[in-house]
Amino acid sequence: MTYIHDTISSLQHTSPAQTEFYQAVEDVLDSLAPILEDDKRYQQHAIIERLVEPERQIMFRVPWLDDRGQIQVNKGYRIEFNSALGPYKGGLRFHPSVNASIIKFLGFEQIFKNALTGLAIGGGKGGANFDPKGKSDQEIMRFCQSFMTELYRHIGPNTDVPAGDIGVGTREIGYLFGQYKRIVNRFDGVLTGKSMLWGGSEARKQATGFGCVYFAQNMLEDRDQSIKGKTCLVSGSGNVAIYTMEKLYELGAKPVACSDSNGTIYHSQGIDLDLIKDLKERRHERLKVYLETHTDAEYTPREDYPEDGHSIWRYQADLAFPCATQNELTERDAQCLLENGCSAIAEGANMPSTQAAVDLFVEAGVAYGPGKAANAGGVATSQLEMAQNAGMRHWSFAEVDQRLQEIMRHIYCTSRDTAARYGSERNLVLGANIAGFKRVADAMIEQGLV
Ligand SMILES: NC(=O)C1=CN([C@@H]2O[C@H](COP(=O)(O)OP(=O)(O)OC[C@H]3O[C@@H](n4cnc5c(N)ncnc54)[C@H](O)[C@@H]3O)[C@@H](O)[C@H]2O)C=CC1
Ligand SMILES: O=C(O)CCC(=O)C(=O)O
Repeated sequence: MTYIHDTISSLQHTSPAQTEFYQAVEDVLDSLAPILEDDKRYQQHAIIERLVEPERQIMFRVPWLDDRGQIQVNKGYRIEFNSALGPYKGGLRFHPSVNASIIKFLGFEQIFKNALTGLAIGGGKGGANFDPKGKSDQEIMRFCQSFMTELYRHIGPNTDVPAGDIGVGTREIGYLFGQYKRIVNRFDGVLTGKSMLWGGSEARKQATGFGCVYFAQNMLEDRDQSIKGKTCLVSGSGNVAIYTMEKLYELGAKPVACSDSNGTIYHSQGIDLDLIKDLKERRHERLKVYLETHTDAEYTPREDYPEDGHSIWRYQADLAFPCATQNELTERDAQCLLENGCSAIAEGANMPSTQAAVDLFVEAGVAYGPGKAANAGGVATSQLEMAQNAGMRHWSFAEVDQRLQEIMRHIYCTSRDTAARYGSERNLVLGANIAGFKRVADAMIEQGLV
């Protein structure tokens, strides 16, 4: 299709070497042919050309002092991608791999994800190539303060509301908020994922993982199956992976494997989630330490992974939940999952499957929930946090969880029904992309040429 080729060629010229960004754009454009054919207004209003260019890109120096008194410098980003539906909304990622391509792919995905929630939130993302691993609490605080000393002027509760992502949890949000408040002298809802002591929402910590399992539940129910009794693989062992495993246990399933960037644990008895929480949320330990408590578990270090894929997807299981990072599930991994009888994949991470892996899932007709639909529970609950802050209210855990379940059902049904309407029954990739695109594109048309 020429519009895909033309768009990617143009991006290669204007935004060179941003391969993850091109991948995310291609994934969306690949789905759009039926709606572009159906409604010529999108081409007349140059919606695609405008969508792929962020409204604003902020890049800045983040100087900070380490514990030895040495000055360190990192690069910070905030990409304010699209505000047609509401204030820019999306997390901050602190990881050494962060660059413009990674932040732009995440920001682009966020536009459609946020649109799918049905809530009033635009798309944005940010972060820095800062590695929190091995840093002291004081170093993390100094880094966050320096990061916010530039970021504060670009954000606001009705302008741009960042949150966490990889490497940014409640501790980092606390330091970022403290510095924001000190500079602007206002206590407002400018960040989400805040501590429960000072304006956070119940269930935000759990929301992405819980939401991902609710999404899987919806997919399975439509196929007369249930989560109960299923064996599951959950990659990662951070915020999303932990609360995916927690909800799976609550619904009677058994996660048997999880991972971190150094290796994979397989434990046929079922992953000991209390131990994982202790290792990852409190002690900030490597996953390998799990073996000190459970000698019957199996650990595969990253160096022993096959060249064409990852260890975790080679185990037999009914359901798979990629919850670590982008492109962590390759074509070969997808083949292994399908050969081993895996019947549903719900993505807690952003773009965890390569395009070839996605194509295999869609062709095989298994239940496949792409990240922008399946992991939208986190950002949706962030919007619930914004609503509580604006109304000076605090809702109970049960109330937020109930709303989260309704939102995940809405996202699932909208994606499913849109796929059917455009002639690709059960293709949730196409359904999610078209439904997200339509809401944003229609809003852009109504708001004129901006
Ligand atoms: N935190 C949130 O609310 C949301 C997060 N996401 C996505 O979920 C994914 C995970 O994010 P969080 O859990 O928040 O981050 P986190 O920082 O809490 O945890 C990330 C986990 O992934 C592991 N990891 C990183 N690279 C890996 C690799 N190559 N192989 C295996 N494990 C690896 C890390 O060791 C860590 O356990 C990311 O793709 C993020 O963008 C998506 C929606 C919302
Ligand atoms: O809660 C938020 O605002 C952002 C969550 C996020 O970064 C994501 O959905 O990928």
